[in-house]
Amino acid sequence: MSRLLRSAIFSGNTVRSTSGRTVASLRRDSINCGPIPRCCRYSSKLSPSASASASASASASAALRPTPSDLQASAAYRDSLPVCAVDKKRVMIGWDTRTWSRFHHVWLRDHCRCTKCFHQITKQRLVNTFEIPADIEPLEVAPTAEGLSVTWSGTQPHLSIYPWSWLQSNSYDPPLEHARSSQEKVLWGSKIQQHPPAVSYEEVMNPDDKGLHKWLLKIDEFGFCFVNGVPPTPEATEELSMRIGFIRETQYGKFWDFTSDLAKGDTAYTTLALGAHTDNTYFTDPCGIQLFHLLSHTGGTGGATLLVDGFYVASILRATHPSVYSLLSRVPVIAHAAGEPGALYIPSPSSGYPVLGHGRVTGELVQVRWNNDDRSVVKGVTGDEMEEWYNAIRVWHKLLTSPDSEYWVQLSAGTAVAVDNHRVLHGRSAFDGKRRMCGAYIGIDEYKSKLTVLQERFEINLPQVVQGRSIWHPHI
Ligand SMILES: C[N+](C)(C)CCCC[C@H](N)C(=O)O
Ligand SMILES: O=C(O)CCC(=O)C(=O)O
Repeated sequence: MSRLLRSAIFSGNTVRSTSGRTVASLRRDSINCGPIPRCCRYSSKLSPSASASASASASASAALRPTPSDLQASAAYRDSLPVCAVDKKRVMIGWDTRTWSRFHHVWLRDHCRCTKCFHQITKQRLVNTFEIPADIEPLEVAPTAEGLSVTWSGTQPHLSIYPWSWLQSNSYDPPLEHARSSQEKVLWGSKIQQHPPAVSYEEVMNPDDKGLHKWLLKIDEFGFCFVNGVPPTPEATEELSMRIGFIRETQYGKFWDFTSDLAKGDTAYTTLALGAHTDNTYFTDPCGIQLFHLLSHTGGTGGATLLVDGFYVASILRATHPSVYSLLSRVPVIAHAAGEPGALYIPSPSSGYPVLGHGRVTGELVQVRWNNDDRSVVKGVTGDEMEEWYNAIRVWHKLLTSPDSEYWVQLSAGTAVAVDNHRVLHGRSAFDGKRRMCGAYIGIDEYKSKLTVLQERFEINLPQVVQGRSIWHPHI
């Protein structure tokens, strides 16, 4: 009968306690088992594949379920810690009877964050990855209140301790849903006009950064957020923009203050209507945030602002036209900015990027790139696919321009809007008269970095903080 082990050496089909006593012989796929007490409040829901293997090992291990006296006897149970088992290549951690993670010894050694292996201030690796033996094995593995304790062999035994929450959020075999899943996104259509996200200029500018945190969380959640009570000046708007991060300078300048005078070679500097688009499709790295503040509009009408949630429209496209969704996720589109004599931008690689961009690991939609005016010659499509591609962008355009998707709002001096240019498309209606708009681009990395730092400050509480940052921050 197996026992819950504080630590065990798993060799072949035998599980031995660290004192070498054989405590059980198991089939490989039924490593240890039994009702493992939860060691902390984890939301360790398995990915589908992992839960399949977990249910296989759970049913196989049902026969090995320890008796209540075994449980009482187990130190792990008393300390309500995960249980661990070890084989020649990996450490297995049992979070509960259905949830196990497996970490390779070489991976664990490479991720030691003691003062010798990891620079506590710069958060950079010091251990020489390439001097770690490929067949490295631990001398001992033990669950402790602090985390998984591993003693490595070597001229000097080396002790590494890995916090349980860090191991859970970095579990790769299987990937576990992060203990702290990222904020849910709220997808919206035209009805957002009933209650659009907004914060006040005063709270955003407060040096305690709580208002800034609130603003960026709303942008992360909705893809845009208004700021009310902004002094109607370019100076105040520039200062507001820089609360997010340094301004991204482009061929249009740094902070822009523009009107319909073709001062720059782009239709934004005309009175023409602009259909729903994302900016910078001609850049390899389109800006993350675009901030707009209408300073004045005199002697004319029109110039209303259009916002469309690209993630919302993509979700409808995926449900109603899956083959179109797939085509727009696969076919690269080239774009250019060629209106300024001293500049001609196309992305790198020059084949461009698909309209719908997805995360390489999660496969989730992470970026919409669409500007039909800036689109260059269609090249990434075969002759057989060309008609299908035009049909695809017609379907996409129809959904983008549907009354259900479009949120029209007339901006006015005093109200700025920050837009996530990787998710929300913007545009405007044609206008006449004198219209003055100002704003700025902020890079996606600067925006995400600021949000991460604010979440680090206001939302998470991690161990071993050195100079304001935990060496176990989930992003490093
Ligand atoms: C924002 N500002 C007025 C400076 C320039 C606008 C450039 C718009 C360009 N067609 C694009 O889609 O990126
Ligand atoms: O003038 C406007 O309201 C928006 C212009 C625009 O779409 C842009 O600058 O990207």
